[in-house]
Amino acid sequence: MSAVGKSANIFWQECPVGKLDRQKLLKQKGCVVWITGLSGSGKSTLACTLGQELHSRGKLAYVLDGDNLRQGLNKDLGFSAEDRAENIRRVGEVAKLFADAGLICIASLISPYRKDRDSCRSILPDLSFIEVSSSS
Ligand SMILES: Nc1ncnc2c1ncn2[C@@H]1O[C@H](COP(=O)(O)OS(=O)(=O)O)[C@@H](OP(=O)(O)O)[C@H]1O
Ligand SMILES: Nc1ncnc2c1ncn2[C@@H]1O[C@H](COP(=O)(O)OP(=O)(O)O)[C@@H](O)[C@H]1O
Repeated sequence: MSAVGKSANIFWQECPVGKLDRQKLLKQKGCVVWITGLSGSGKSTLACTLGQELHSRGKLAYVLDGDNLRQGLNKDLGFSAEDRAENIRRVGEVAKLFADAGLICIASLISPYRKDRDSCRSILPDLSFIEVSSSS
């Protein structure tokens, strides 16, 4: 944990344009659809199909795929339980920002441990974290 995260001088900054304004503009509510499942179970395929379907209905959606994020934001992480937890925590935080921005964020990660998925659920508003289990 960095020293900045522990600073007593960090305060949440509100902007005049808020979540409700963005919802009105986009005519949709932001949320997170979290797809979990083993490697090869069809997560990415499902995420892309859902993204395509939402797009065709005029809804703004964005896919966060574990494979893609591990090439950038999470390229310092491996596959130990600790690294997977950190991977999922970071994606959860990004997904939270996307949902706050008003997007339907589709996260596709193995996310094998319930406690890590529950941590992501806990940082989002009620009913805005939808968990989908992919199994082949
Ligand atoms: N143990 C191990 N070793 C090497 N590579 C692995 C391992 N586990 C996963 N993968 C590959 O990484 C892809 C992304 O994994 P995730 O970020 O979704 O995993 S996790 O949520 O952090 O558990 C994952 O993508 P998918 O196959 O699409 O699930 C795999 O290609
Ligand atoms: N519903 C399905 N029926 C049959 N094959 C599928 C289905 N969904 C995905 N696949 C195939 O299974 C393989 C793994 O799918 P993928 O979406 O990459 O899984 P994951 O992201 O969980 O690793 C791919 O070859 C894909 O084409």
